[in-house]
Amino acid sequence: MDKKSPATGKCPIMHGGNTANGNSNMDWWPNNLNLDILHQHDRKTNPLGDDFNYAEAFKKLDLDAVKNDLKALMTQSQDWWPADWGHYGGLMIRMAWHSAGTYRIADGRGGAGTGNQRFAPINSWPDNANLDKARRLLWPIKKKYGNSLSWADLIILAGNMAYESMGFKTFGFAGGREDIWHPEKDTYWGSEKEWLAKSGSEGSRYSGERDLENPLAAVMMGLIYVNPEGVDGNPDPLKTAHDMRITFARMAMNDEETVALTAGGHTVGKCHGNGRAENLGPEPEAADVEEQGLGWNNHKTRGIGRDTVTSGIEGAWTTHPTQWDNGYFELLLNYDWELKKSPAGAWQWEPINIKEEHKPADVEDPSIRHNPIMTDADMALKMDPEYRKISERFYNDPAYFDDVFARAWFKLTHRDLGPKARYLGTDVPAEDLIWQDPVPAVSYTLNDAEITDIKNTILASGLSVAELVATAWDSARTFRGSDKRGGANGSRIRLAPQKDWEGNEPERLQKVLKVLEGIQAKLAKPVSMADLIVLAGTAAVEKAANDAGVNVTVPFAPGRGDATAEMTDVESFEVLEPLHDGFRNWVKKDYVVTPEEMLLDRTQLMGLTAPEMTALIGGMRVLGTNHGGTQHGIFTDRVGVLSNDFFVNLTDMNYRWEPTGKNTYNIVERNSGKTRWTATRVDLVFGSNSILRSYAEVYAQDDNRAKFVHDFINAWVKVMNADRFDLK
Ligand code: HEM
Repeated sequence: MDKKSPATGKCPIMHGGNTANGNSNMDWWPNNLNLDILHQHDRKTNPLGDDFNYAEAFKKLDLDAVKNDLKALMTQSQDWWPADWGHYGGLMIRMAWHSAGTYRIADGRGGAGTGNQRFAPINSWPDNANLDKARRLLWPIKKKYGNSLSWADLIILAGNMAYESMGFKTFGFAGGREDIWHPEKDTYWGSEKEWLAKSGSEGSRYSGERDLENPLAAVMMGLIYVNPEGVDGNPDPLKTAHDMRITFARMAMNDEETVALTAGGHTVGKCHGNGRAENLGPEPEAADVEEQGLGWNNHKTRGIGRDTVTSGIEGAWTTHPTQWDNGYFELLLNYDWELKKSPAGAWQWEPINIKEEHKPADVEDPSIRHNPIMTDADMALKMDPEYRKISERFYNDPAYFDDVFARAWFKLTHRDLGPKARYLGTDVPAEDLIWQDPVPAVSYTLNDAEITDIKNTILASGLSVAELVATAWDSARTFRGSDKRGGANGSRIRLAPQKDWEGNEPERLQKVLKVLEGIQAKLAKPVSMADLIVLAGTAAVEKAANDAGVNVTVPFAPGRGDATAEMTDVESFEVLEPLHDGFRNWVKKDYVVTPEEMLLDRTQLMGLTAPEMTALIGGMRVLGTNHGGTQHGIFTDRVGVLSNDFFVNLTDMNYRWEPTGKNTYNIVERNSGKTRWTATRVDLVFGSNSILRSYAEVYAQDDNRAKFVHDFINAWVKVMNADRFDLK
């Protein structure tokens, strides 16, 4: 227990609620499923309540007024945190970049989309030092515009306005980032036990020949990307270039974008290290209450203005750090640089024999001039042969540099917002960009009679319930709520690379697509394949429900478009490939996976709750959608009927479970010793985990047979429409 919470634990009389962490079930049984990741961000933690609709609120925002206020703020220096050279631009851009820069393509998590920079651990990462001040400077604007401008949007807009107020024309801005109210529970930031632990330390993210653990996209715990002083603090620009290439690629940035971003970022602002890091107080999350949420406060020496310590590196990159210009490449490429130590003791590169007029001024006194600096990452842009070529091109063609940087900055700050359908506001660029995974709009509508007709045609086509459900499921399951990519819209399951993924059972997929294409060709209206694939699954679910004696119409909303190969960045889709799927009871060949991953990761990314996950599993099993037709996990004699048999048989003590392999079991009748069905470990989790068993029991009850069918259908519709932002 720490000294700041005297009221809990030790007192012999007072024993209140369990207000501190430390004795949770996860501490006693760390290998248990962490179902908590499915129950975050619920209404109980949201002060704006259920009825609040951010998109509606944002529409009322006067975006031009906010932009003007932000531009004015940039040059209104506050005594409590003075602006360098009277301009907050550098600080605001670093805040925006660090909010977006946590994004990684492997799982789509991180990024600027949620305002998570306000919460631990990110608010207290060493790399985010003093960004608490940047957010606090924005508070008057946040307060003024209130609920119609989220912190997440404000942070990115502040970065854009910082650039605009320094003379750079940005590519555009889209709102639509809804704030969260507590930190994410599902995002894995690494296993190290210490901030900035070097590679090879306990829990290191590195193995082999500097192989960075997936999905991580930063080299150290508490950094956004690479170590500015060099790999593990040892300057060597070529080694740093290697780390940059990998970490930037992990957020889908190529070499050209990497050079543009780093150079464009460091064209303005400065590094702060003119003092002793030991004088800084604790980070925000550990600071005392009187610090009021701020951290890294220096109560020993001056510690602001020219005496600020942030990274420990000291100095600006360019001669005019509050102006957008070509000064970064001018100094980087035209001078030789040598290693020096900053006043705070950090490694930095300084120019040899620099002309006096090329030196940037002191942040407080224009009559004093200092050496510019480069971090090891900046030096990588000069020393790495590929980066160097790009740097020279940018130096020689500033207009080209401006264009590449504008696009890369827009991509950096908007990529995790998802498809264009989610963009809000008047500054959205008209141009479609390939990383937005564009999907063309459709112009037809379908009435109920037309939908029923198509469903009947599909059901009469000879395809089985399992084939139809599996195809619709596979087309929708790629959706991930993290960066809103994937999903059934666009019917990219017809295209490379998805059509060839092992998890999509290419043979079965082609068979189903061919039949559906035949049906499509005969329809009076130009119905998209994306709609037909979902409608086919929907028709099959409806039939299965009716066969179980529950008469329902499964809701279906047409309107999905078909993307083309030209609209699809094949490489960027590779990260969406499922390697396992608990619902389809399948693991890619040679892939090792725990039941936790099989169930929870995809469930969380698809935005489902634990009860929804349970209902879906129960349905997928009896509908016979197990991968490749394997019978594992189908504990019913009525395959294709949406019964609750999975739960009834799972909870029936007349059966016992006999291991037959590492993750496979026979379901044996206790009395006769006869094997009735086969199961996998994922199936058994629903009977063994105490929480999931409590849900399985609900669905096994006789009085809940119809409830099960309805719950399955609700969850199914949610998955099928997860990417329909046009409906939301
Ligand atoms: C290779 C990756 C990068 C590294 C290692 C790096 C490192 C650093 C360091 C050490 C600082 C000094 C922080 C301080 O002491 O105040 C800094 C500041 C800054 N960085 Fe980066 N950076 C990188 C990429 C970027 C990118 C991609 C951008 C934006 C597009 C950017 C924008 C900035 C800005 C504007 C500042 C100035 C902050 C201020 O004036 O207060 N950086 N960076």
